[in-house]
Amino acid sequence: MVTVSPKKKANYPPGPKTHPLLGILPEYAADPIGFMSRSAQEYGDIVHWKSPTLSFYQLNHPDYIEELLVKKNSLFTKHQTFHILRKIWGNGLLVSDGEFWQRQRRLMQPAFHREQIFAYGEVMVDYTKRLLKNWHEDEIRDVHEDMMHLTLEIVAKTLFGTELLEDVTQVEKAMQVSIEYFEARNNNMLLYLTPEWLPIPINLRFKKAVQQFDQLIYRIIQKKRESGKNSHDLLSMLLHIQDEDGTRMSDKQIRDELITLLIAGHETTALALSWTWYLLSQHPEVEQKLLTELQTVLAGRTPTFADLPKLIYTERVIMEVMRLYPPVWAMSRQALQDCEIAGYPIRTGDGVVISPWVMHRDSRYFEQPEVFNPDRWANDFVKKIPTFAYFPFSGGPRVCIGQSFAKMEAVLLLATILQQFKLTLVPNQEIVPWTAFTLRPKYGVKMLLNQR
Ligand code: HEM
Repeated sequence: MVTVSPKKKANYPPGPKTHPLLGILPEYAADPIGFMSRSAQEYGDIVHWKSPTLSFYQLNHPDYIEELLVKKNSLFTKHQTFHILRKIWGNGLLVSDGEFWQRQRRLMQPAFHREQIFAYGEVMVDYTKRLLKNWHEDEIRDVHEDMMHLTLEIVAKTLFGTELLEDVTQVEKAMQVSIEYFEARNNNMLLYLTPEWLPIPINLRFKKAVQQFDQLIYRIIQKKRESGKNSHDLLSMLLHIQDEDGTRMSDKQIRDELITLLIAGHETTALALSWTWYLLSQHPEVEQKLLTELQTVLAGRTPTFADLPKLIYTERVIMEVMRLYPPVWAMSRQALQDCEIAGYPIRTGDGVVISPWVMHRDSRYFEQPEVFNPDRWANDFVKKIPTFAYFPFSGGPRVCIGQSFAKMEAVLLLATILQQFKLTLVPNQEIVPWTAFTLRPKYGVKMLLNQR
């Protein structure tokens, strides 16, 4: 728990002039990524801004981001704005802290080891082929919706050994409600100041979404327990784990971890793929190069994990997509004690925010940063830039646990789908990034399908 220390005369870095009562909220809420990009351009590597009740430092230099995520990681916790999500995620890995987080991370890590995730490759490809059976010639589909469905089913099958079947729609609805709730509470002044217990429609909708999630997850846990089988997936492992003193993880804690993995483990990868379909449709020369690689390496067969080292250009495409459209477009932390970042004093309770969107478009590290160019990643380019100039999966001890899972999934799904279908963007639709908790295409991505 963070308690705010008394105000001292502060030495603030530069920052935008703000409304005396509302702080930066009106400007931020109108266009969060525009606001953060302008702040970086106008005020430099560290910027200070205030919302009505919060004080934030925005870091726009890889060294300062490293200071936050690696060197001084233990002095910070996830920011309190994140804690709205605690209502749904409970105390799962993404929001838990301290020794408790350390223990949970240690327990879950084996499910994400390279050897283990290789075994998931087959499920990933099989489920993709199942989806493609429902795609038809000349059909128009919202591929963003399809990617969300597919990655959700994959995470449930690989990590919990569960077929979601008709529950997929329920999970998606509950997720939509919670993301809208998070976005609305953080960006709408009136809601921001409204107590969460007030029985207004948005609060009631959110409460119902949490209940629906709970019912589903407890049902999954119950079924697995009744089956009595140790099927070597993460859920079985969590059910069987015992501490040295013989205690087991409570159902509530297992619920929190499952819900976290279900949410964190599907939407982000789905977004990487949705933005891939969009960018490929705008860059036929990249699509052609990709097809040539797939033809050379796979010659029409479906990919396996063994093909991954040879799908070099495919991997570069995914990296470049996540540079321009990082699914997690910003991350925030809160100081647990007085400290310093970039030579500036940070007080207990202050917020620090970093944005892959802003860093990934910084011309100091990326030539022509607005251009979609997967070839920029050739010749080990990633080793030539500072580590935190490109950080779609964050870094330091809180780095994404599903990084290898996600990279493999994105490459396998892209290679499987692209070999079978050509996707053409339906004209006259707006493709706009929506900075909800993640970076979503606001109105989806409608594509025309043609068999190859
Ligand atoms: C392209 C896909 C993905 C991206 C871009 C992504 C990005 C991230 C980022 C940036 C964080 C750190 C958040 C912060 O520090 O505030 C994170 C954490 C996390 N991610 Fe991912 N992620 C992806 C896929 C996955 C997958 C597939 C899983 C699980 C199957 C997963 C599970 C998690 C979990 C549990 C955490 C919390 C880790 C901790 O704090 O110990 N993610 N992810």
